[in-house]
Amino acid sequence: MTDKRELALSAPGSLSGRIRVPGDKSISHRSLMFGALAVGRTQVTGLLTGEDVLATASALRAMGASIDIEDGSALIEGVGVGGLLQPQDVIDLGNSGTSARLLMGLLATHPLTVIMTGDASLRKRPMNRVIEPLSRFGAEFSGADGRLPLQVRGTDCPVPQRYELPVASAQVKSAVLLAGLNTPGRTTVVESVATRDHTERMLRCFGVDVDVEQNGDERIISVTGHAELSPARIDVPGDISSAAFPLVAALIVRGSSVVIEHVGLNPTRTGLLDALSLMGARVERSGNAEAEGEPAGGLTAQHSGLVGAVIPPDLAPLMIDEYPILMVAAAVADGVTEMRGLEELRVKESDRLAVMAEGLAACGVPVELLSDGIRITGSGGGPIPGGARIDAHLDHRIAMSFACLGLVAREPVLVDDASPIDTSFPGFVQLMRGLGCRAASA
Ligand SMILES: O=C(O)C1=C[C@@H](OP(=O)(O)O)[C@@H](O)[C@H](O)C1
Ligand SMILES: C=C(OP(=O)(O)O)C(=O)O
Repeated sequence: MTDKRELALSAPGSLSGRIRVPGDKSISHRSLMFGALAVGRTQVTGLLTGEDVLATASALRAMGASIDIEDGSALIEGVGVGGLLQPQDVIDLGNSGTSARLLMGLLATHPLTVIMTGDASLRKRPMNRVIEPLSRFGAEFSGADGRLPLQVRGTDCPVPQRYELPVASAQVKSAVLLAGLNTPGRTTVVESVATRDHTERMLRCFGVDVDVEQNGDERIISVTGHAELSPARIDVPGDISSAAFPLVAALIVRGSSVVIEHVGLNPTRTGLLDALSLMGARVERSGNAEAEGEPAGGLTAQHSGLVGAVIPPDLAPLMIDEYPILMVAAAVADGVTEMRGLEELRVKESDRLAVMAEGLAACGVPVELLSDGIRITGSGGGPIPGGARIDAHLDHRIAMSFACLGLVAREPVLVDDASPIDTSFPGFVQLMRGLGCRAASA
């Protein structure tokens, strides 16, 4: 990551414009990983070139794949399932949980020994959630306390698994399915609540037979190894998790109207739109959410008199990364907004529940931190006091959320370090300036 940079955003007037946001991070990681496992040349357009995705690219190159990235496009020459090579050095995944956990899945069933590490944030995050199922395939892991740095020793005679997810996590689901690709027989993951399904959708684009059975609320997902992946052409839509920031900015700054084009609208990712609609947000979407592959469309957001709401906990897996910015919307709504079922927020790049509660309180927003959620009393549309310096804790979403809170604050909200934003949203400050924000950075 680059050197620390402070950031404060303000809005001298309304925000307006027609924009695109960078490519979806989850889809970008997977396009590189699956391209690296295919035999032949995969072409990706719209790739996110944020630091997290570049960390995945470097790791895959170190294991033999050829990946050329230029202007948001990637050309990948894959090595085939089973063809990953022994890297010569430690693999550093920077700030990226998705890279670490999905690559552990791949490595678990390749007979390689790899040491993985990451930055101070990633080294705090729990890896036991993938170590546990991947050990059942026969892989061995050593490291302190289930955290990075750790050594992965993949197995050369993996045993296929049926695994019931104990936590709603697309990263765990994907790690197990990826381990299954180089395992003879059928590997099955059972999820009791749906999580983002980019892995299932994209494996099909690479010609893998992915079987998905719906049994009541359960989704039962199976792959058969040893799978052969054929190269594919992947167009990555804009990231709805990034679009969330200019979208909420438009909703909270008076007189604003912003159009965001070509955003991913996969129904397993659009929980934020449902939550905002409960709060009275004026957001229109266009495009077909049921389309094959990855559905995409446009979003138009207009300043809205938001009202407090109880956000149903079952939206959590469908918008897990969007809670920090939803909390910003709640800070200016009329009345109380309650969000629960958010235990997973505590194990992201930071403890997002605690960090948001502390930062909102420092900005004069009345908050009550709950063990699994938060209650926020909004200003009823008027400005919040602000006047605080926020520790972003190496967390891009915390940095962007408080930068957006500054748009509706009487006194500046200064984010101590905006550099983590480049992990998922390179060009964020420039894009917000283009909409009419003023940015003070140092
Ligand atoms: O699979 C993915 O690409 C992701 C899954 C989510 O994590 P969990 O699986 O831990 O919920 C999300 O928070 C992360 O930003 C990306
Ligand atoms: C949690 C996130 O990503 P990751 O788990 O890949 O670090 C995120 O982008 O908000």
